Amino acid sequence: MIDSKYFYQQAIALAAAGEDLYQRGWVPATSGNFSARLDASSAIVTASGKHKGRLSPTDFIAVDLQANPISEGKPSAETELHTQLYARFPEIAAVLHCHSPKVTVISKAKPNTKAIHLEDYELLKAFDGVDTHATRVDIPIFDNTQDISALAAEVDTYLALHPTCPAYLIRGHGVYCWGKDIDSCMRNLEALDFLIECELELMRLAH
Ligand SMILES: CSCCC(=O)C(=O)COP(=O)(O)O
Ligand SMILES: [Zn+2]
Repeated sequence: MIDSKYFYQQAIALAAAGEDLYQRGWVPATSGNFSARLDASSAIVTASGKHKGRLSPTDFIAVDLQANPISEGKPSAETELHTQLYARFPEIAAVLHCHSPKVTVISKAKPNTKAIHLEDYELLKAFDGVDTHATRVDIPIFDNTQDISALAAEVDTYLALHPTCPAYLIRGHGVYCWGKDIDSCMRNLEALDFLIECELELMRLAH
């Protein structure tokens, strides 16, 4: 049974996040998708093909954690990439996927690289569970594919071995980021964008 009041509250909060992300230029041209957990076995996710900066509560679909819709409408084509995170990490309650320019550029700038190593940055402490700059956080990069189930399986294998990973990139596509609630997820995403900007600047200076 779907708690329609909670559905509505979470949809409003995700729509506000979408407006913010669109203003930043991180979800251009209907790209990106967002979700929030409803309970232990369901979540809401954006409907496929919507403009993510102008969402209303009717642009969200409830899905189970196997990515099957349990309310009317067509959920995001990438729903499985959201539900797999809720299934793997019971403590998370929000997932944001963006096509931000910096993450897209860095994923293509290093074509044979499987992960970005973020090390010795104070802002690493923005990620849940990190309490010192003197650490390394790896952000894996998966090759893009239109086979979302295959990608979900690849991501799941990685996350089983790296449970503290806060986000991943899809090459030439974008970023998936998660958190214990929508605000935490936004903070993680903002921190990641800053850290990737630093890495891109370091790459420029090295040339
Ligand atoms: C026009 S962006 C191509 C699809 C995509 O990568 C995306 O994030 C949006 O897909 P959705 O089905 O969630 O609208
Ligand atoms: Zn996408």
